[in-house]
Amino acid sequence: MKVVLGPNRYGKAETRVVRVVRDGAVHHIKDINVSSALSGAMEDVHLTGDNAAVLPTDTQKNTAYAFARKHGVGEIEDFALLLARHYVGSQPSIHHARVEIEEYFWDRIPVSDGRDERHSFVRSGREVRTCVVHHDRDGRTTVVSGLRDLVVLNSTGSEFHGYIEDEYTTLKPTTDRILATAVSARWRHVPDDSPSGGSRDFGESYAEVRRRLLEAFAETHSLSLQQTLHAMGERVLNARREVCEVRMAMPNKHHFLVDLEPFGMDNPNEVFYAADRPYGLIEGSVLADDAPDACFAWE
Ligand SMILES: O=c1[nH]c(=O)c2[nH]c(=O)[nH]c2[nH]1
Repeated sequence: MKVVLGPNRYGKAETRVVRVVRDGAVHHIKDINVSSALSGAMEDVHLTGDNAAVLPTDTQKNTAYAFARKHGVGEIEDFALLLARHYVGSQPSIHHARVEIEEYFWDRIPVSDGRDERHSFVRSGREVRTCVVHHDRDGRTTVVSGLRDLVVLNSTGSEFHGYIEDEYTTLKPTTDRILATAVSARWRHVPDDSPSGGSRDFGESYAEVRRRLLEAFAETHSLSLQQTLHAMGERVLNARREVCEVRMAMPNKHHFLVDLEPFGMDNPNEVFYAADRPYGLIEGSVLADDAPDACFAWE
């Protein structure tokens, strides 16, 4: 039997970069977590221990910091593109770069005179924004944006019935339940040169996709979380031409009605026990029928 080298990549995971922009006394915070993974002519480092083709992961960490200083950190997709193009463009041994970034939001702390404090922040309870960018030496580039931990709840407008009932089924059908989930969504941007064109303003695109996801969650009378998930993805595709595919994962955060009868009380859908596990996990994707090939976007 002959053993051959399989697919491989290497990089620095989770470089935490906090960039402060000082606009006079008013400060702005960008808080990101950068992971880079490089691949290419890496046979020797694996097979013989010759490191000549290797840009150290320590250098990748330093590059993230240096680029934050040199170029600033704007939209995370733009920063990821900058890094990915740099790695592939500057080192012949590096044929492919994957850069993943998470962004954590900070809100300004309001102070007692009603103004926002200019240099004090509280970590936001909002979702985490994400992106994954790939770039290779043939000039192919893919951008997937996303979010996770977008926690949402409908206190009515959700039913679940008509499902299979076998000898193990105990679930009671319901026409009025709480529907709650933590949305993880990722969406693939059409390539820059695609005929359907679209926004390259990743900030605006993110805000609009997030808005459509939330609107669809709120406005869909749900017969299942699967149906809600599909409606959310569909809403994004219909509204945003720069997006050609949406993939989502949504845990069903079950809320069970508490039995208050032992205490002589009724419970007309008012008091719930929020279970944390196990949870249903609903996953799905939607894509435009003319979506271009995904290439390595989801890798
Ligand atoms: O929206 C739902 N989808 C399911 O597939 C499912 N299964 C279940 O037990 N509860 C629910 N709810």
